Amino acid sequence: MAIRFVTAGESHGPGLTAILEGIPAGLELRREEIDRDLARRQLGHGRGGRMKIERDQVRVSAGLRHGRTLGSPLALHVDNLDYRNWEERMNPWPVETAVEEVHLPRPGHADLPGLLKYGHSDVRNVLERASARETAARVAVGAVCRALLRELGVEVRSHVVQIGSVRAAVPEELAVEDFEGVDESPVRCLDEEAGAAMVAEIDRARKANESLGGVFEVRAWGLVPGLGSHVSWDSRLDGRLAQAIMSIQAMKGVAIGDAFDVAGRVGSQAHDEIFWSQERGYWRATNRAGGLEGGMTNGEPLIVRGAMKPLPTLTRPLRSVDVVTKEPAQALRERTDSCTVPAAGVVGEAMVAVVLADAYLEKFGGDHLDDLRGALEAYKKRIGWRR
Ligand SMILES: Cc1cc2nc3c(=O)[nH]c(=O)nc-3n(C[C@H](O)[C@H](O)[C@H](O)COP(=O)(O)O)c2cc1C
Ligand SMILES: C=C(O[C@@H]1CC(C(=O)O)=C[C@@H](OP(=O)(O)O)[C@H]1O)C(=O)O
Repeated sequence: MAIRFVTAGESHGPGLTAILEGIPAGLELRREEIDRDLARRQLGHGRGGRMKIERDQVRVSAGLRHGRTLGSPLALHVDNLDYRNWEERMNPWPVETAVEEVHLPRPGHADLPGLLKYGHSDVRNVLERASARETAARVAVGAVCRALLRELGVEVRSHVVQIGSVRAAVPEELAVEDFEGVDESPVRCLDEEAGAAMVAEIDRARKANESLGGVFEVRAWGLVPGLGSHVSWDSRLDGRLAQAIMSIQAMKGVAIGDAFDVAGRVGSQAHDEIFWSQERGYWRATNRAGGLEGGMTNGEPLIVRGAMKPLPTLTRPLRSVDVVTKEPAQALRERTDSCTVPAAGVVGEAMVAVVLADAYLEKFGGDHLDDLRGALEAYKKRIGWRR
């Protein structure tokens, strides 16, 4: 891997940290751009009380000087403002007062398997790290990768295509410009009518003490053909994207292009025929493959979807067992979101940006941004790529 990152931090601990390694020197980063992505992740109808407490902003403590990357690891931090309400319960150091343990694992969370695996008696020792609060750190990392990709002519966007039973109409072709107002929609949906129905569905679910999942779609434009490779299982870009999307909390499925729909079609309706013209070079009339063939980009826009399960913490808790007494009990009742598909889409963008930035650096290398750009231009020239 050309890019590596690791995050650390608990949901109600002092904050989140990400170390990102592999970004070349000379890349300009703007704090407002990273913060904008962090703020976008906090939005969306269906969020709980926590988002009223947090104001996610990045702090950079390494790898950056006067707004340009040094080629050394970047250290990115996002504070948990809620920590001040949890200081006793989440202090990294021993505290005077006794802190009550949580013994009621929630179905659908990491609680029970994490407790067994790590030998804890307090479910909080698992749930704090399993929480998707961690995705704030990923979005900061993704914003850096997105800045790099922009220098290479690549743009990444997302939108919500389903919440609960409501599905949006999605045009076959979408351009970057079509996404301009997407963050103004309360559910980050491009189809206004479906968006309103999604809001109503979330309100209904919340009133009924229910939660909802759904599907988001990430698209990327400006990719050169040949990122990733067909030669080995772990170099295939489709697999790497699937892993990145699946690593987001509550994701249960990934679709590339027409994916599950294509499985039910005949071959002649499943692929993207190849054409060539003097002015465009190679082109396709359809993009059923979502921009990937043989584990490589083919030059068409990338289309990846993620399917999210309904959030597992419920305000009318599911049945569980007290891990100390082994008596039947109701699962822990924590403050919770009721639907976070819009936020998950922003995290999906970040993860796709990481995978694409990694694929560019793997293929074109370079310690300085100019080296990377130079290698990319040489490649485009060799393959006669005109876009
Ligand atoms: C942005 C985001 C916010 C989330 N918020 C909640 C939440 O408030 N309540 C909840 O039960 N699950 C929430 N989740 C999902 C859980 O973190 C996730 O289901 C859990 O960690 C178990 O992991 P798994 O679903 O991948 O198996 C959220 C997920 C994301 C991506
Ligand atoms: C904190 C975030 O999401 C959290 C993810 C989460 C979970 O179980 O995943 C549970 C909730 O935590 P809390 O109990 O503190 O409200 C969400 O708010 C965030 O997205 O920044």
